This record gives sequence, structure tokens and C-alpha cells, in this order.
Amino acid sequence: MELQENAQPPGSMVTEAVAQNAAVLIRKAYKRFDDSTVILRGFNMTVPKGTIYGLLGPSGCGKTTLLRALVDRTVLDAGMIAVAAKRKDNVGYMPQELGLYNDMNISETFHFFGRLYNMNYSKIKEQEKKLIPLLDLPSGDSIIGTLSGGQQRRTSFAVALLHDPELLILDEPTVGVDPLLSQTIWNHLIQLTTLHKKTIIITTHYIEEARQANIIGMMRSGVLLAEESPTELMRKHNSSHLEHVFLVLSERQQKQLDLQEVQEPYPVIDENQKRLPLLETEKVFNSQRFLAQLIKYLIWNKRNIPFLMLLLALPAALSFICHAVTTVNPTGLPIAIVSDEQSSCQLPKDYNCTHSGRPLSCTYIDLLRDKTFKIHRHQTFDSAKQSLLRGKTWGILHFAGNYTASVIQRIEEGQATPDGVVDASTVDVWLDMSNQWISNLLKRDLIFLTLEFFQNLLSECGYSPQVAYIPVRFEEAIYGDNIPVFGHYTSAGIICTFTFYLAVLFTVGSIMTEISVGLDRSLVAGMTVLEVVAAHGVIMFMLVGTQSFITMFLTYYVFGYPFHGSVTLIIILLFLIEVMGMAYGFMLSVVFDKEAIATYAGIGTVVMMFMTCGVVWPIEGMSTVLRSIAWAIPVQPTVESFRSILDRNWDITHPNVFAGYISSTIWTIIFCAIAYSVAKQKKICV
Ligand SMILES: Nc1ncnc2c1ncn2[C@@H]1O[C@H](COP(=O)(O)OP(=O)(O)OP(=O)(O)O)[C@@H](O)[C@H]1O
Repeated sequence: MELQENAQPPGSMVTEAVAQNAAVLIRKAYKRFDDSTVILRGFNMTVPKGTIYGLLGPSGCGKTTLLRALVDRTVLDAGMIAVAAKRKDNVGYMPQELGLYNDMNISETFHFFGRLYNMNYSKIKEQEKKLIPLLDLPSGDSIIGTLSGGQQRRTSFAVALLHDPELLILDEPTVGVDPLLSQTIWNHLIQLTTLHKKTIIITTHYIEEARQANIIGMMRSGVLLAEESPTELMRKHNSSHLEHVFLVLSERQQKQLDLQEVQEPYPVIDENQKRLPLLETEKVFNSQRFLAQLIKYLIWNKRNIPFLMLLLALPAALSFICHAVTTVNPTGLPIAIVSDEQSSCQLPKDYNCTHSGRPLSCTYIDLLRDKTFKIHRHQTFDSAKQSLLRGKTWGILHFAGNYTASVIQRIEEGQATPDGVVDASTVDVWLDMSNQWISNLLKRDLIFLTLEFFQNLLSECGYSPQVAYIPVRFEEAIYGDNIPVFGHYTSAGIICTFTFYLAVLFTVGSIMTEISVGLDRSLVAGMTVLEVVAAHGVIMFMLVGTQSFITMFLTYYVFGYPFHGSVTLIIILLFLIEVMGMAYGFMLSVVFDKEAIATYAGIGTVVMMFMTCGVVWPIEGMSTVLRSIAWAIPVQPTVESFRSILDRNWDITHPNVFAGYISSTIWTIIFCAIAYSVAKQKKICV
């Protein structure tokens, strides 16, 4: 007999197991979750080979924890376990919470677990044909999520039997099953032990049905009260009911506990003690198991087409919205005009240039209209001010009564123009400065418009228009446009943060579902964390990659946003952002126990990133402290890198570009390291 043990065993343990022909042997086992939840306190148990062992005990006494220890899903604090089965495919485990995927049908579920147990297609089909009628299951194409609780439980039982294991560990297989079918299950279990020499450990709340077991272990307060055949137990206690025997034994134990003045001390736990797994560790990567996981994700996507469509429509919608919202600078801004010369509208007598004959304030207003401003005329300054105070206009422009004459005089007399004339030739402007973007645009447009107005006038009057130029010449922009568009600036940040966010969201959803539904059962069946991560990665890159492609295609091809850099560099950068998002998603999934909290944390992070990554406001405009640590904020360097490639066509040798690649790689390593250590600490993947 070969035994695997989870601690370096004294030779006597193996000898004892061999002597007792035991399939499972537990000696002096201790386990607790905290001081108030002591599960095992010097627990002993012997399961002979080829028997049904019924483990009975009150709810919460630790039966599930004990079974989990047998399949390496939790470790003892002290003591020894020996299991005769060597490999994971020698053990069939049916957990209490089923561990099935609601979106798969029965047949797909068999194929998924069959592949994990290295079974080939025909063997799985053969078992499916046998198990469906045996357990009275509906047809193989019935979706698990639509089955009744009892049918789901039977499917879960069928999965445990699928690979014909030598040791079956069943956690309450008959809960919610009708009595006839429950009897069929027991008959099958009896057949398995008598004809096929299988060993079965079963927990049940129906104490009387455990009569059919060969041995009963009655568990209470961390120890076994009795371990004998049901008939022997009932004979010894002169009772015809196991319920009654359990009651008698429990009362006896309680009396003893009450009499004990000091409880036996819990052994000092050696945290550094290395516990070996009971069952052979699987190869860290197996292509068949990886494929099983991948197919499972594909099935999930196939069954959730509307959700998939939504995922793909989301980036398209975002691109459209961003384009529609930010693509042009604000236009049609309403402005109040008070012109004192409008009423007279008379031409000056000494007017000697080729002017059309209209008052110049009218020409100025025409130009404002051409530049899409909406003109609101007011007779008095007070009424104009009221319109601004009520938010109907963004500014007030006032022209003096002798504006035209003053402007002409100013042009003709140049430096000799009297102060009063200079004053009258100047347009007074009052602005609503409460909106920085609009007021800055207004200021900029009014300055350029006034320059244009004067240049036109100088030309008409036969002067060189260049005289009206401010002594600065803005040549063609080296990078970007001379009149920048806000949407072009923000596109890089939006794409980077959105790609990161989608990867986080998708990973959190997928991993949390795995953890809450079936990861435990898959791991018992031999799946490794690497295979889960790899399969998730493939699906995520397909989905998030398609999303990124849609966003990029719409933004830079359909909407024609400027794209000057290397497509390859951008694709690699987006890939690294996705990997970083995936790593962050893993971290959130293991740090938080609830999917909703992990999702909120993901959303919160992205909102903060939006503010700190230069998406809406440049890093150069942030507080000194934030600016000095901006390089260390995840995603921020990738946004800068993206922008530098896109707008400036810089290559990887430029520090701005390089920083994005390095930063995303380092953050990926940090997130993975945190996720790994938290998972280890929480024993999510022991
Ligand atoms: N990971 C854990 N962390 C903290 N406490 C835990 C953990 N797992 C189980 N427990 C606690 O350990 C105790 C035993 O739980 P367990 O599920 O093993 O009992 P059980 O005998 O199988 O109960 P039931 O018959 O109701 O299924 C319970 O009080 C439970 O809350």
C-alpha cells in the first residue's frame, strides 16, 4: 500500500495504515479557523478500503472542512492524514456547494470534468450514457442553470463518478433528492464498494439513511464520538435508531466537557512546517486541461451573446460619444452687443479710405457672426448686463458712439492719436469667466477676430495689413494642429484608461465567478491556477483586443483623428495595458471577497486615473506633489507614451515612450505579486 501524507510521517503511520488496510487514516488532527472556531481537536479516523464510511455530525461541526483536507483544499494545523489514493484522478469529490457552471449543459459539464481527468471523448460519452439514466437526469443538452435543485445535485454526483475513482468523497449527495432516488444512489454506492472495491466517505444530515454505510463515524466538538458499524453501534447502545445513539453519545460527551475544568490546550502551530500535498501535484500546465477551461469560457460566451454584444458595442458607443462631444471647439456662443453708434450710423466727413460706407462696428459685428457667435443686440448697457447675469450671454461688447471715426483716425494718425480717440476706438469687453474653457476660447477668438478686422481695414485703406500683426508669428505647428481640438488631446487617455478598465472588469467578473462557483472543484480535479489564468488571458485578449480595435478603428480611421506614429508600437502598448489590467483584476479578485466590492474598487481606480493620468488636465498643471509622483501612477506613463507615439511619431528609444512600456510591465509584476501573496495567505489556491 502506498500512502501520501501531508506531513513528514513517522513510519508508524504508514505501518498502521497498511495494517488496517485503510484507504484514509487520520491521527491527532487539529484544525481551527480562529480561537472560537476549533474544528478538529485531536481527531482520529480510520476508513477501511472497500467500505462506505458515513460521517455524521451536527451542522457546523466541521465535516466539510475535514473532507476538504482530504482533497488538499485545506491543511491541518497539526496531526497526520494518510490517503491510499495517489493521484487526483483516483479521487472523486462532490462538494456541498456543487461546483457546476450554470451556463453549461449536462453533456458539456461531463466533457469539461472528463478532460480535467484526462479522459478521452469516447470514454466520456460512454459514462454519460450510463450515468444519465442511472441518476434519472434529463437529456445531456439540458442547461444546468435550468435544472431543479435535486437534478443539479445528481449531476454533481454524476461528475464525481465520471472517472470511476477508487476513493469517493461525497458531501451530502442526497440533500433535496426524493427518497426513491436517494435509495438508488445508496444502492449504487453499495454496488461500487461490494463489486468494484471502491471506498466511499459520505456525509449526510439524514442520520437514518446512514444505516446502509459499513462504518459510521459520529463527529462532535472536534472529535469522533464513535466509529463502528451501524448495527454494532445500535447493539451497544441498545437502540434501534442511530439518532438515539448519537443523542446518547453527545450527552455523554457534553457531561465530560462540562466536568473538565481546563480544556486540553490547543497545540502550538508551527507556521513554518512544510506540509506536502496528499495527492500527487499535477504538472503546472497541461494542454488538455487548458483546452477544457478555454472551451468552458467559449461556451459561457456563446450562452451570453447579448452580454457579449454589449461588451463589443460599448467601445463603439464610447468612440461615437467622445467624437460627438469633443470633436469641435464650442460654437454659437451668444454675445450681447451695445453699440452707441448704431443709432446714428453716420459716416465721418473726412473718411478717405475705400470703406464700404457702413459703420465699422457693423463690420466688426458681421465678422463676429461669421465666426458663429450669436449676436444679441441691446440698447443699453444695463439690459446687456442683465442678459449676462441671467446666463443668456457669455459676454458684452461695447462700441463707443464715435467708434468708426476713432478707428479711422487711429489708423491715419498712428502714434499722434490722442488718448481720447484711442479710448473710443477700443472695444470694451465684459466676460462671464465662470467657465474656464469657454472664457479662454472667447478671449482667444476675440483677439484673433480683432486682428483680422484691423488687417481687413488696413488693406481697404491702402495700408499694409502686416502693421496690425502682433510681433509674434505662429508658424505651422511641429506636432499637432495650430488650432488644437480637445478631442484629439483626450483620445489617447480615454483609450488607455478604458482598455485598462475593461481588462480589470472582465477579469474581476470572470475570476470571482470562478472562485464562487467552481474553482475549488476544478482544482481538486487537477486544474492548476496557471491553466485558469492562461485560458482567461486568451479569452480576455480576444474580447478586450476586439474592443480596442473597434475603438481605434472608429477614432483614427472613421473619424480621422490624427495618427502619425507606429501602429505596431501602439498595439504592443495596448497589449501591455491589457495585461496590467488583468493583473490588477486578479489582485482585486483575491483581495476582496465579494464581486460587487471588487468591481466598485475597479471603477473607483479608473475614475482616479482619469483625473491623475493627464486625460482631462495635463500633468504639468497638477500640484507639485502629484506631479512629482505622477510617473509612479499606473497607466499615467502609458498615456504619455501613447500620445508621444501617436502625435509625435517618437519611437521606443525615446524616454517618454519607453517609460510607458517599463511602467506597465513593472506594475503588472507588482499586482501579480500582491495577488499571489494574498491568495496564498487566504489559501485561495493552496
Ligand atoms: N474558511 C473558513 N474561514 C473561517 N471559518 C470557516 C471557514 N470554513 C468553515 N468555517 C467554519 O468552520 C465551521 C465548520 O464548517 P463546515 O462547513 O466544515 O461544517 P459542516 O459540518 O460541514 O456543516 P454543515 O453540515 O452545515 O455543512 C463553521 O462554523 C464554519 O463557519
